[in-house]
Amino acid sequence: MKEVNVGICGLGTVGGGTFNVLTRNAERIAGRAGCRIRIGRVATRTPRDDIDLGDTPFSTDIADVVNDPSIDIVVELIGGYDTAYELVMSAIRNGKHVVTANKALIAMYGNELFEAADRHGVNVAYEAGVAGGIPVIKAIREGLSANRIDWMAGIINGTGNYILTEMRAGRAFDEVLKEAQALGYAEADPTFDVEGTDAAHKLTIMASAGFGVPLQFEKAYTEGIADVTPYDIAHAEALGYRIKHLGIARRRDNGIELRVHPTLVPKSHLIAQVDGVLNAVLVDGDAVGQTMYYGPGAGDEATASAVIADIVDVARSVAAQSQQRVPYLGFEPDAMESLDVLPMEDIQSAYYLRIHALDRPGVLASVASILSEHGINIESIMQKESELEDGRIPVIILTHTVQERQINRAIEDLESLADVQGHVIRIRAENFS
Ligand SMILES: NC(=O)C1=CN([C@@H]2O[C@H](COP(=O)(O)OP(=O)(O)OC[C@H]3O[C@@H](n4cnc5c(N)ncnc54)[C@H](O)[C@@H]3O)[C@@H](O)[C@H]2O)C=CC1
Ligand SMILES: N[C@@H](CC=O)C(=O)O
Ligand code: NA
Repeated sequence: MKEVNVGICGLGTVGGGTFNVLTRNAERIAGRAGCRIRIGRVATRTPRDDIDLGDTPFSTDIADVVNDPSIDIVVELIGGYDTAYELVMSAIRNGKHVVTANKALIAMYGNELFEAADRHGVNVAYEAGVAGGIPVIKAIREGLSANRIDWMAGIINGTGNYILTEMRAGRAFDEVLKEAQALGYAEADPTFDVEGTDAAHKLTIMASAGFGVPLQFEKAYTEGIADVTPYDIAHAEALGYRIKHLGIARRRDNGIELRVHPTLVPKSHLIAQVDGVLNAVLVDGDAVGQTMYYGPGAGDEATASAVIADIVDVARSVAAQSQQRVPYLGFEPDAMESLDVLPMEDIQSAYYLRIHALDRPGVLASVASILSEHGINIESIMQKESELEDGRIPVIILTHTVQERQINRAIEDLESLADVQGHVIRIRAENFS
């Protein structure tokens, strides 16, 4: 049987998982790939004594992988932008295919890397970078290729979802984050998870593969989970909603929405039931309607599953002697569109508002009248008499879908009311219609 030689760079959570699964399931994988996937070399800065590398050549210098003429596929699992960029570019220049789990790298430099890969007749595959083990890139690029994709929404950061889930059970943010780090879910810099950067990387890639637009990470709107309080989690629940950290990409006539932020979702929707490190991506296609992809978004062997699926894909194309079976972003270059990312003021969403109002007659009427002046309809409103404190009562409102610009103006007017104290808390809400 023909052999394809892979070189693994980075033997951390994902690298270790990839080595173990490739070794354990070697026969099964060979049966699917039509060739034997041989681990020709492993390079990592920090050796691991819990993994038996057998007689696999090992070094601490990733250049040894890229410069090894016997390696067909470089598997980049070191993470980060700079060294990973150099590694992937050198691999491409050396005529090697690349499989990576590095969504930061693809979101930031994918356009450039794909172009270089095309010039050198090699492939760059990145399934593990989006929603970890869930084969969502395969679904979008291949399974849904008949559709015009109108929107996608997903829980695409396992660490963030793990934190929000545990907070709902009353646990403290910092303690849960530490646990997610210990479990290997978090990024090397966990602010990427908490501040939404990692989700924005993934959303950028999904949107490009779904809509056929170039990667434009720098235009994604990103809001993290650090300001989500147990109070708002509880009150959203009382309204029949759950707060999830979503990445949302929506095709509009004049551009695309590309945004990551905490979002209220109906508790009855499947996506509200996605807890812990699990991810879920909802994709709306004009022919198929809504489909949802659900599974582990992080973790060693779960992510390795996607890394190895890409290795098999590339190995099959090597065997078929074609450069790439599927275009990088699922569309041929001349079919790509140049849709702009819309400013946040132009997005449409429903909103949860929490207002702290003085307990005076007529306050609710003034609040409702300001919302009405801005053309905002109220879905529900709650005044928490039981939470009267220092003469202030929280008023919780859920609006119908409006433009963000309308909410911003309404919030300005609400905050200028003498009876409203402090800032109005605003969380976007979605009904997925
Ligand atoms: N941990 C997870 O569940 C997931 C991670 N990813 C992505 O996979 C990639 C790897 O993540 P993890 O395995 O979690 O990271 P990690 O920190 O556990 O492992 C990174 C490995 O790369 C090695 N390394 C880093 N820089 C190096 C260098 N310059 N030279 C040689 N070795 C170097 C480290 O020694 C370590 O073994 C990242 O891009 C991450 O975003 C993607 C999906 C899920
Ligand atoms: N840190 C990421 C890892 C997978 O991409 C996450 O928590 O989702
Ligand atoms: Na994936």
